[in-house]
Amino acid sequence: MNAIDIRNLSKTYRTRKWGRVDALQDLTLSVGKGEVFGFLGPNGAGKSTTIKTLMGLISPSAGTAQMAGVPVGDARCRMKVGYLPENPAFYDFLTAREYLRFVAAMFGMSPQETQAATGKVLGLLELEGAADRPIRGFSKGMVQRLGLAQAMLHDPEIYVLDEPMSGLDPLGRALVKNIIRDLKQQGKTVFFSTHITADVEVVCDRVGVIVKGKLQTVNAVHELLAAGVVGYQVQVTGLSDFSGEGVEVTVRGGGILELQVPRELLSLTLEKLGSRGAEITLIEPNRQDLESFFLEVVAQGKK
Ligand SMILES: Nc1ncnc2c1ncn2[C@@H]1O[C@H](COP(=O)(O)OP(=O)(O)OP(=O)(O)O)[C@@H](O)[C@H]1O
Repeated sequence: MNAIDIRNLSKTYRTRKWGRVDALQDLTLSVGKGEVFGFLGPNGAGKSTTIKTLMGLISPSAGTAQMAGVPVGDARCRMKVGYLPENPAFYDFLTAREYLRFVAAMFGMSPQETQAATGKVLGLLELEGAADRPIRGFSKGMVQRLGLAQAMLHDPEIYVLDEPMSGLDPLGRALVKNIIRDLKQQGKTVFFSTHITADVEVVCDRVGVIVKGKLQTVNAVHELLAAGVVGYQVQVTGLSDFSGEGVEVTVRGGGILELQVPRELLSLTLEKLGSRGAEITLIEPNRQDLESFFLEVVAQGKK
């Protein structure tokens, strides 16, 4: 059984002012148990609409979705899922600890479970120092971290996170990425939306790109990265010079020659270097990052 199963989901918003907005069109997508899935798309692509539908906060115009085998919108489904909304807003007269106690009560946790889980998530999200301060005095990044803390509190199987890295400084982003990696190690499923490819590159198993409400592609991140190898940087010692068609050569200090070798010329160049007695000290791929892939897919999707 998949952790998340979305079948032919569509959502049309109807407003007096704007008329009809087809925010989501025939989305079909599955996320396996234990998988980290990045849902990547530009602003207005339909990411939050998908996530709100998964959380039962809006009803689809057509199609169905299940999480952990339970139809979305069913309370049993909500029990199995940790949800971080796009712009978390809490009862800000409460302290962080009081708010987490309230969330724990909603999930029917015992006082012992609540105390242990609250301490744990406050520690993980580095909020212990602020735990007894009212949320109204929290910075944007602290509110975002509290949002993730409340999503983790009941130790769910599945996480649905709407832009979990948004509003965080580099330290906060690193913290959240580490938490997502840890969740994966524990066998949890994470589905998160983002428009930042670097976030996908380091934590996701697969990525789906959505543009204008339509899913464009779904790919394994490691395959995209492997396909994105455009050439290699090769460093050698023991040669004062080297020339080869298509190969750029730079002389570095310490008797090192650095070669930029196109992907298709690597074997031939290594053979030539070997036959001239060079010692190869480094071979590193030059990758096209996910950003270029994303921009290409978005450009195609907007046509
Ligand atoms: N309540 C609503 N009423 C009318 N249109 C809406 C509503 N909510 C979203 N939309 C429209 O639906 C489309 C998809 O919006 P959605 O918020 O799902 O995109 P998103 O990918 O999450 O964008 P972002 O990255 O900017 O958060 C947009 O055109 C948006 O303007």
